[in-house]
Amino acid sequence: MSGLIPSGLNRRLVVAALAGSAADLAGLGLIASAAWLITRAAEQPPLAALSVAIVGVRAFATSRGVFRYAERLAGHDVALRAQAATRERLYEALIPSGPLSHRGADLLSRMVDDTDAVQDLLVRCLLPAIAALVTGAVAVVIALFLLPAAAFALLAGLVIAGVLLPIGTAAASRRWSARLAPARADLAARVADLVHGSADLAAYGAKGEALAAGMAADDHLAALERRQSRVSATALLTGVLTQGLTVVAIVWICQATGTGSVATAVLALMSLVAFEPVLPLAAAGERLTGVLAALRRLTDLRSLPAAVTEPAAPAVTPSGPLTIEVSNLVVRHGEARPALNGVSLTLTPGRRVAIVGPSGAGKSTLLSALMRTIDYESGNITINEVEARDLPSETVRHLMTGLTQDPYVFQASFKDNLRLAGPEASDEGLANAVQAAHLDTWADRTGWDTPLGEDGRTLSGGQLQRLALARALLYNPPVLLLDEPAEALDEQTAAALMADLLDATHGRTTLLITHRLRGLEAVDEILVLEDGQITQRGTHTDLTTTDGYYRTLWQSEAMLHT
Ligand SMILES: Nc1ncnc2c1ncn2[C@@H]1O[C@H](COP(=O)(O)OP(=O)(O)OP(=O)(O)O)[C@@H](O)[C@H]1O
Repeated sequence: MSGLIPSGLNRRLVVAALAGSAADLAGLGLIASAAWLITRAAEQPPLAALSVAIVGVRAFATSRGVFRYAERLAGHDVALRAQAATRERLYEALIPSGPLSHRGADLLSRMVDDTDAVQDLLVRCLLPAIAALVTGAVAVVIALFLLPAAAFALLAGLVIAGVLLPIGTAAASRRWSARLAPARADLAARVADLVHGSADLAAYGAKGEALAAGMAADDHLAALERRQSRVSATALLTGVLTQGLTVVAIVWICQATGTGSVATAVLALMSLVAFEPVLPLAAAGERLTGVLAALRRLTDLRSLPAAVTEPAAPAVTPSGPLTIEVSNLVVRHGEARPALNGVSLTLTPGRRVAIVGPSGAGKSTLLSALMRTIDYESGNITINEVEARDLPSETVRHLMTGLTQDPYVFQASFKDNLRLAGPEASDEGLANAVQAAHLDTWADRTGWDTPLGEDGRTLSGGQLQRLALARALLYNPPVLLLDEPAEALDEQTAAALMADLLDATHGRTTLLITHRLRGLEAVDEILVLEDGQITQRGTHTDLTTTDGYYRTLWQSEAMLHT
């Protein structure tokens, strides 16, 4: 877990801890000097005898507010800086581990909720604990000077409220977390189903049942939370009772030992105030379990292995028209059998190559290997004879990139979604890309600054793919990679998109992955990938006149269109 809180913040942390301790000590001083002043004044001494105490009361009262303000300022400053730095480190650690879309929801919660834990650790646990420790220690030392027996009573009370009670609440919280976490996860999953699956639930009349299950999960969680809050309330009550009983015990000790009224008042009121920073530690102990679990999850996330090995001494980036040579490429996902087993192909400048094949054949894996989001086990990928492994993965993606299988639409305007691929692009550049992707009529009608909504829900499937294509064209990489651009589109929309896409990529070095064969007459070479191996290669005419996967698929597509 070490390293989650950046070391550069140590000085700010010390300032916050000092300010917090000073505020609590000023509170202690205020009550102690006020108690002394009131009881002493009752003895009607000369005014000069009270002047120091009067000044003390004023000074403590004023400085307490100032220190509290400084503590809030410094504490939140350091906590927010630590949280931001943790998030930044997390992003940096995640980039080398490749695309993480398969654990999107979990990752999102770690990014948001778990990094909040850093703030909680500092503001709600660490800084209050330091202030409580300093204030408690000072109060016990003062009491030692006044009446050692009272000091021991105070120490015992503070240890119960500040050490034993937080240990107890932390242990109880661990037990409750084990019961609450699955109940929360169950409710979250049911709410997600209700939100994302509302159309299907309504279509099949299953809404009532799903709602009832969601409400039952909600009731179960609420019942558990009620029981947990009873435990928290009991802890709070125990703390307050300890505070009260300690003060009563101190007063009793003072009377039993014949201590004067001034010292008794000072001891009793100072002890009462010494508990103020200590009592919140029970709640901090409860929170600490969740905070530590969140920090552990962040640490796990930070130690994800890198998806690809970056070169220690990168080669010179190839320039000019690029030729990509893939030879005997073997790629494996984990321990499984190879997803690509000896694939070879050549992409020469200006040529378009299409890859077709059944689902699971390894087409997307090939694109991932080319974009260096996954490492290859053996074989070679060279770019103008430079091995892709010898270039930083980011450089490879500058040279070869494009349309991914599941393009993401950001919650921003249409224009900003495009600018992702060309922050510096002129309006004319944007317009050209949009026109080439045949989205210009829609964009002009809907408005370039129209927000596209969460995950592009305001776009149809075809418009989404065209937006992704416009992005790829705007980025204009030397080698354009397109993964299933017409996937999940109806026949008519897919045919129109493929026609426009082939039109827009004319003369560009392109590798196109597709399930549909219509329009592939236009590409220079077609490779059939089956079970991780190239089983056929040639032009559309070659492959439709030879027995095999391509011809069979072509014939079944032709039957569908007649
Ligand atoms: N992240 C992964 N972890 C483990 N196995 C994977 C992973 N990604 C893909 N695979 C496996 O590798 C094989 C090739 O998958 P890939 O996605 O490359 O196929 P594809 O031809 O693109 O399929 P589709 O056309 O359905 O997208 C499949 O058996 C798949 O289950």
